[in-house]
Amino acid sequence: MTLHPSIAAVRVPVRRTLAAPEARGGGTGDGRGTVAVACSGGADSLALASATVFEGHKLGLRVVGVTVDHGLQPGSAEQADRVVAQLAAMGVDETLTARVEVDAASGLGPEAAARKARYAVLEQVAEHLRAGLVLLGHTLDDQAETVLLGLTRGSGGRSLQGMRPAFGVFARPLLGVRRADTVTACLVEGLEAWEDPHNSDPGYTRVRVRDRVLPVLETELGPGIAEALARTADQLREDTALLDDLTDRALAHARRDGGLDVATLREEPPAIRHRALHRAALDAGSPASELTRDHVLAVDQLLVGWRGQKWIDLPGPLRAIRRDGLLVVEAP
Ligand SMILES: Nc1ncnc2c1ncn2[C@@H]1O[C@H](COP(=O)(O)OP(=O)(O)OP(=O)(O)O)[C@@H](O)[C@H]1O
Repeated sequence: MTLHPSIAAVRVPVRRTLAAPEARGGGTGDGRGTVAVACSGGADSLALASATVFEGHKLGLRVVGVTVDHGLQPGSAEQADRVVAQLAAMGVDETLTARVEVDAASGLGPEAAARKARYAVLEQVAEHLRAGLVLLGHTLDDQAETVLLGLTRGSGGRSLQGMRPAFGVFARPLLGVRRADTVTACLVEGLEAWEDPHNSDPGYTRVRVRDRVLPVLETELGPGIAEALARTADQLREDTALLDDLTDRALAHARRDGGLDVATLREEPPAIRHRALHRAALDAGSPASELTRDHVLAVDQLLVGWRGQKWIDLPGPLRAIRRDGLLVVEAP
């Protein structure tokens, strides 16, 4: 019997992820490695969970399904119970519901606060289970949307590199898989996906990108646009890793007497110098959300094309000061 192409599209990258040595993690008492799969009940994570059970068991792994109840909407506990029942029916070895308190006073919006709480609790669950990996169901479409959203922020390569395929204990095996394939895989397997009402609320920029912007781009520029955006993110992630590395070295080289040596930093090409200045301001405590490229370029003027100005004000509030051949970022 041949496998349905959408099921194969989901299983192949999951198999690759689970075959990596880190999937085995600390292991359980019976010597099996454990992998956790974070499941919201949406098509992406249901298809992921099903593929993880199939491929994980073939590899001798214990598969634990985890759903997080943020308690934000009425009926969230029942929704979590439904997901647990679906996971159990798929044949996971264990299911867990993690209930989290979303910090409404954190200053983050409710979505961002829920996300922060979710990642924190998933990390704790991974530790508790001694799981090698926690799988997340983000798809290629999520990646394309993230890149477009990054583009609108205009903050360069860093915001265009999209989501990382792996970080800490987390892995996103479906970043190369179209969302439509996860929907079809669920239909073929008889899995009933739940659609988060937020996912169709045009009040969210991401929803407008998904429902209005990407379809227009696909019609006008060709059906490969989402893949092209995701590929761009992959390339930029590589480039950014290299630039970060060069920036680390430039900073290490320039550091002396509690500041950065102006003459040494001036030798660096603009891409590295600007990154180094951005990093120096962040390290001194300038908030990332307020520190702009204009701030960085203004500080750069203290190094290159200097006209005797002594300092630049930065968010924090902080000052970048040129003093005795050194650049120092400190509170005024
Ligand atoms: N309530 C939840 N319980 C368990 N896992 C979840 C939950 N919500 C999301 N996830 C995991 O995160 C993946 C992405 O979900 P979604 O796109 O809804 O996240 P998001 O709200 O955009 O936040 P982020 O992309 O930062 O995770 C899902 O496929 C699933 O693996």
